[in-house]
Amino acid sequence: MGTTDYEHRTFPAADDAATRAWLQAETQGFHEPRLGDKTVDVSIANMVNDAQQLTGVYAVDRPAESLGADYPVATFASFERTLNVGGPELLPAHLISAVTVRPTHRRRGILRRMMTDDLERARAAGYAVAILTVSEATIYRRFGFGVATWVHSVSVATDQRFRLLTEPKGRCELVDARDLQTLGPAIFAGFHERQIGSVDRHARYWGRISGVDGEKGEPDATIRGALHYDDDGAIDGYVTYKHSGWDATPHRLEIVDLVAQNHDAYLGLWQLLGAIDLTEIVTYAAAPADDPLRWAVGDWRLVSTTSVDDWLWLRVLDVVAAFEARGYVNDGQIVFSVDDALGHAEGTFRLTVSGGRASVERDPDAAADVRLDASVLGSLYLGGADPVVLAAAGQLVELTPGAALRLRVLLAASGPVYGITHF
Ligand SMILES: CC(=O)SCCNC(=O)CCNC(=O)[C@H](O)C(C)(C)COP(=O)(O)OP(=O)(O)OC[C@H]1O[C@@H](n2cnc3c(N)ncnc32)[C@H](O)[C@@H]1OP(=O)(O)O
Repeated sequence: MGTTDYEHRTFPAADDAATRAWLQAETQGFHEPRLGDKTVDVSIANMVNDAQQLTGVYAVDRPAESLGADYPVATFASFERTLNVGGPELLPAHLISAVTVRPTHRRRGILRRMMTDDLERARAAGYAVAILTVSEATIYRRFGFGVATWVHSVSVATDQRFRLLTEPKGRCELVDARDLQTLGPAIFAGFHERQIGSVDRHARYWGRISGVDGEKGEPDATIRGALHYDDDGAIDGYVTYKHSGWDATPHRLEIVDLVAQNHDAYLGLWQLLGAIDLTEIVTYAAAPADDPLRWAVGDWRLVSTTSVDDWLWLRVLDVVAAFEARGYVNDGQIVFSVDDALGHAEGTFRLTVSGGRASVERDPDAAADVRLDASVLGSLYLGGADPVVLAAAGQLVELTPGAALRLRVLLAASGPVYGITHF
């Protein structure tokens, strides 16, 4: 069966039969249990809230016994959220999610067709970048996506050795975690507007992190919550967490979500977690790579990194718009040449930065200082990945000596590049 035996349909998420069937197919693609009616209702309300555009791919010829004609063999969703690129404005980004292809139809080019069509629509709609978070790190590079932010999974020993060297300002208080469904978005907004690499969250987050709509579609009563208040009594952070149960030793807490608008809130919430009795370890799967906690505790060895995980993958669709939107801390000029199999970022570009703002022009006749693939450009865009390291990895070719170092200076971000939104 070739790709011509499929019908590709793109439609807005709605409370209708097509969206219900699409959702069940997507759920199956990620090996999750078939959804009950209530969970489907909640999921569809969230997808409608996000204004998600869904693509379903339908087999034209199929055996009578196979899943129904309205049940797609492949799913793909896209929607808009802002990305903090360190510039004066949050950048509207094209988010891609829910990519699945049924095992009996895989490796026939269905993903390639869905992705290339979607990126063309996104470019035509004026998006400067497309972003996604991935199940496997082997799939999306070929489509021009590169790892742009990453996180550490940490295990923090919170036994009697745990103490902070400096007392953070403010205070913490336990709350009913379910209240975070309504309190969370405003606290997150304060984080999002300050944090380079942050992606605004989609609707599903608030039910999940508060336990109102748990991972399995039922309320998750194990989730607990706490708020951090600044010295003026304003809420500037929260954490939700759960206990691993008495059978797992050593006893541990797992952070479900931690959002801090400033360093005092971050360390204050950790101070609270470290003070919870009857637990010896706190785990967090989305800690910043440059974690201030490691420096804040009296014993460096309390914080163990168990893995370093790619988080946001970014694809530049419009080089001029993307690089003029981001922030800069150093002035300078460089010419870079991009190879892009899909064409969107292909070309030679002159980047000139003055006073924190950039102008970018396409200049086919200019002699490039560096040459790189579109996926590498995606990794460099936010300023998280280091051009010098990428040159050492053979992923960026220096055409003038020292150009990678010049690019590092020019693309340096004003702070750590990090995000805590998965989609
Ligand atoms: C943003 C997200 O939603 S991430 C979630 C991704 N989805 C999943 O992990 C669910 C399980 N996997 C799947 O549903 C499918 O296997 C998919 C979506 C990953 C791939 O779909 P397919 O239709 O088989 O991909 P398609 O045939 O278009 O392959 C395109 C290219 O990607 C390659 N490819 C596809 N899947 C993988 C993979 N898992 N690892 C490495 N390469 C892959 C193909 O070999 C092909 O390579 P080529 O460009 O050299 O020809």
